[in-house]
Amino acid sequence: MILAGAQIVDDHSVAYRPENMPETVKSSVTPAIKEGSSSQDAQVVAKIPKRDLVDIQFTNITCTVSLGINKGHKQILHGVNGRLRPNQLIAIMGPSGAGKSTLLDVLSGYRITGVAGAVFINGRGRILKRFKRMSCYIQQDDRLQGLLTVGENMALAADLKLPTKLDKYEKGEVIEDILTNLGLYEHMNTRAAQLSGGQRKRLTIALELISNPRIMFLDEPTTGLDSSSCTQVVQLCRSLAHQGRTIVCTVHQPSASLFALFDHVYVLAAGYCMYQGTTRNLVPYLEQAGIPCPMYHNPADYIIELACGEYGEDKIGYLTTRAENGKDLSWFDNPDTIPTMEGLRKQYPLSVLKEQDTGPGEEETSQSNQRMVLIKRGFLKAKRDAMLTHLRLLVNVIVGIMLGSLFVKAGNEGNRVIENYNLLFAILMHHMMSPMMLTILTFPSEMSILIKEHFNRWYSLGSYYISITLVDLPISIVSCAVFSVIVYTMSSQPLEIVRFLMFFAISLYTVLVAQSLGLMIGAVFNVVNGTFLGPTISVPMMMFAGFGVTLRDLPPYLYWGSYISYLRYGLEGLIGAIYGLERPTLDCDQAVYCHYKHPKTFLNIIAMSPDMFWWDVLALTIFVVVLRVAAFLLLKWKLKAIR
Ligand SMILES: Nc1ncnc2c1ncn2[C@@H]1O[C@H](COP(=O)(O)OP(=O)(O)OP(=O)(O)O)[C@@H](O)[C@H]1O
Repeated sequence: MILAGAQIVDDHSVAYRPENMPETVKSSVTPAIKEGSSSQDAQVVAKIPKRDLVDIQFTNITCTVSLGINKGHKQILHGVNGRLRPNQLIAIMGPSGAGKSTLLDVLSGYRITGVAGAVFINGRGRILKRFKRMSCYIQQDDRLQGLLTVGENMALAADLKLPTKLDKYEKGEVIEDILTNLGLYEHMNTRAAQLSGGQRKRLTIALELISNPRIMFLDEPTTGLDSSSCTQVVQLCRSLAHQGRTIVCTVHQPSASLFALFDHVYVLAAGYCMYQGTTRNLVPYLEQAGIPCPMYHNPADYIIELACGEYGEDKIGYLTTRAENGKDLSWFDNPDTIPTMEGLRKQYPLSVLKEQDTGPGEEETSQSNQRMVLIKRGFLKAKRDAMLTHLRLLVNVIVGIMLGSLFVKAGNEGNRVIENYNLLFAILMHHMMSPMMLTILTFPSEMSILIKEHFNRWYSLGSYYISITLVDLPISIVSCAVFSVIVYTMSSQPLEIVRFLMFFAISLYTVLVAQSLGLMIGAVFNVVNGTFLGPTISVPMMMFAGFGVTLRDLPPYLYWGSYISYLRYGLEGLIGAIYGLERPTLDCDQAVYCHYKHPKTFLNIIAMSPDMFWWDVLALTIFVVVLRVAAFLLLKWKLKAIR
């Protein structure tokens, strides 16, 4: 990788100096507005999407959530209004539960259910698809690929977010520029999981800066950071804002020095706007309202105390009325110069918008490029997570040897047919449980990253889904093949290549079906619910497979169950592979009565036909396809439902 040359340095040796940021960042982090760059730089810059400054106005925003069936609704935002100007770092402040995150969700377009009101971008009604091209949303928790280094995270993001016509050197230039200016260049080779909280936050910002968004929404970027990291992050946001961005952050209760770094504040109390204006104007505003901030009191603390109702609930209503619930712009700097909606429309004519509307797709690069990059990322992660990859192989080797030892030579002996039948069922159990549980346990942690990256237009859900399917396939095939060879030979199943391939095919199909089921559960449920649900729904699958109660003995009213149990087709397929194909008589100890000398006797007793192999393959194929499609649709639904 072109960026791999940086040295791994001590995590604490940050070269980042906030006081230098305005100068050092200059326009390099914002290539589209770079001035005086070299002609080579200019070529790179020319290929990066250019963005206009963005002026946001929102009017009468309400947000209502359902509290559940028969539990009614709760209104979180009550017709709030506001204006978010470019070149500003804006803090949305308020006590816990005031609706800060909800307002940020609404403004970023992340939350759409239960939302009413209007958002205008440069004087025109917001079109979400276009708006998402110019904005990004960084949620509170850092959703990074912890196994990958800073450089790898950046390089993969650049491959997904920058035009494919840029070569790796040009992309590398953009990445170097961003990392240098965010004080992360020295940590290029540090894995994201090993970064400090502040560095992780900066990396999250760096990843989004690649596409040069004009509006950045950050939900509580300072939470969990010490005061020096808080200052670094807010300083960074301030620098980025002053390069021509609109940056909106939610903050809890900033210290006086941190508060002073924000240009504007928007104060919420119980879903109403109590103040909107510059940070400096907050004290005069309170003074004019007759509730002056006491001397030596941090104004940020005081307004939060007021918003909490500590000086009386009536103050909230009073200040809301004075602020006209966000309509009053008189506390902005030079309020008379704030352009009207009409003025903005003239300033940003539709013809300019047309030029900026790049391509018909939702994402920056093509689907095939997204798939390629995601597959590359998936393999890199599998390589890094060597423990899990090795563990999967090891488990298959160990379980294979254990089953092989327990049922040694059971496959060829007439008086051990029932034992062999038990072995085949145990094999299916293994192929069902381990891939399903692994997926149920690992997928939910991937979900949060998927939600962030998909919302920020890194890739489509289809590309993501195809890539995770393809990345897992080789390791599943190898694990299954290793297991099959061990167990097949140790238990002395017939040494015929066709039978082995049939055995392996059914085993692999069972793994794929179980994985798909795991994906369906993992896509919808969290780890706790998923780990409960997975094994629970496996029990009826086993019941209806024909093990314990043969298919013939199933009560007629429950027979339908055998059609929906994929284990039934798996078991039938394995039986077909081992005892079908006109298998000759089995070895028998002459001294003992050998009831199952002829395989047909056994097949007759368990009511399974050896000729059903291809039907079983077809049924398992249908299961794989249907469950994979269902998992995809559930994932799609989940991504919509959380919004
Ligand atoms: N989906 C939901 N269902 C029910 N209540 C919700 C939902 N989302 C938010 N709320 C409620 O709405 C209120 C505002 O939530 P929000 O997360 O926006 O507050 P906040 O100001 O960001 O708080 P904090 O600073 O603690 O994160 C809270 O009382 C919260 O419990």
